[in-house]
Amino acid sequence: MAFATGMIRRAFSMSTTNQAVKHVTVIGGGLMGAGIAQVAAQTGHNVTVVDVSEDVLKKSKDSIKKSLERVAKKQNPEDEKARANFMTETMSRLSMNTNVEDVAKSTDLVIEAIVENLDIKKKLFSSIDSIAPEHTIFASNTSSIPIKEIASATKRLDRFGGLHFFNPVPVMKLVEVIRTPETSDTTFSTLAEFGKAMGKTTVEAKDTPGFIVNRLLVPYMMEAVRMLERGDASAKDIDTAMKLGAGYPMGPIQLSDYVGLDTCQFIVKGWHEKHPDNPLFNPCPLLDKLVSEGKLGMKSGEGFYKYNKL
Ligand SMILES: CCCCCCCC(=O)CC(=O)SCCNC(=O)CCNC(=O)[C@H](O)C(C)(C)COP(=O)(O)OP(=O)(O)OC[C@H]1O[C@@H](n2cnc3c(N)ncnc32)[C@H](O)[C@@H]1OP(=O)(O)O
Ligand SMILES: NC(=O)C1=CN([C@@H]2O[C@H](COP(=O)(O)OP(=O)(O)OC[C@H]3O[C@@H](n4cnc5c(N)ncnc54)[C@H](O)[C@@H]3O)[C@@H](O)[C@H]2O)C=CC1
Repeated sequence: MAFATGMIRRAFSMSTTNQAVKHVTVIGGGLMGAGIAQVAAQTGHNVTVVDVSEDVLKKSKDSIKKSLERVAKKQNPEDEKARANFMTETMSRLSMNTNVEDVAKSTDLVIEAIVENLDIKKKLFSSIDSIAPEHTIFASNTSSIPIKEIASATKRLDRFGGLHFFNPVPVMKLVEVIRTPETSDTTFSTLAEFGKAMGKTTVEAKDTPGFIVNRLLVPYMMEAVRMLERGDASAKDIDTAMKLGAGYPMGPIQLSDYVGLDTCQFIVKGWHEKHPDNPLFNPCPLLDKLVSEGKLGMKSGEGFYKYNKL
């Protein structure tokens, strides 16, 4: 089989060294799940995406296809055949399913990327714990919930860890690999190897609030929303200031819309409840108001800014 670019060849050879994980189940086909599934398939893994309805899965597949076309165009701007091969190869490794129990019966790694809610995540993992094979590793892509609390819904504490990806997954080069005190060395190294096989740089993080990146990023983003709430500066000026004055690719207000305001709200609410004395985690009424109005950011067409519907 001839692969058109060095990049695809490299991605393939990386995956063949990662014997432990051949089939990946990504639960949640939203913003993050779609990105994780795309990159896993791109790097030679067989992937099944699970979500609650056929309709959501169709949207997820369409968004993966669109993003893959961008990657293909970048890799092979001049070679239409290579682009077509890349698309066919990658899409052939990807399947969609609404029945999580069926998929969990035969998979090496489950990556959960559903709504940021502890009870819902626990319910999900508890429903597949007795179905999944012994060797299967469970991982959560949670932004803010302790991995240990999610893992407590299962009997495989040694085969449970965190794999925290960043949005947009096809572009962001980092994966945080999180271990709880119970995560075994084998599980940790399998997760780290898998992250590398996906072409990412991995860092090891303890199971502390926000791990590394979000512990620093969330207070920064919420301070920006509070600044806007006080009327100290406009959204546009805050964003321009941080882009041009601090070299960030996106300002904090735009980034909140990009991440999803419901996800931001869940994070801040959860941390405030657990750490009420920490003013960095205080709720933001403006954020709550937008979410209650269904303004969830880019994904809903409006947040702090308005967007053309995708
Ligand atoms: C309240 C607390 C809340 C905390 C929430 C925490 C959430 C988490 O748990 C953790 C997170 O993910 S935090 C978010 C981390 N992400 C960021 O900070 C993204 C910041 N933005 C960027 O990097 C660029 O604006 C970005 C890359 C997005 C876009 O770049 P540009 O503005 O330059 O736009 P483009 O020129 O369109 O893109 C640049 C290159 O990237 C390629 N690309 C973009 N999106 C893609 C996608 N979805 N799929 C495939 N490729 C994609 C694009 O093709 C382009 O490539 P080149 O042509 O080679 O430059
Ligand atoms: N949005 C972001 O920038 C980042 C989010 N995360 C985390 O990733 C997770 C997912 O976030 P997003 O992709 O942004 O959310 P999203 O809202 O875009 O997608 C969540 C998906 O999960 C599905 N879902 C909900 N309950 C389900 C269940 N029981 N079984 C199967 N599917 C179910 C929904 O239908 C939806 O398609 C969250 O834990 C979030 O904190 C992590 C890194 C970055």
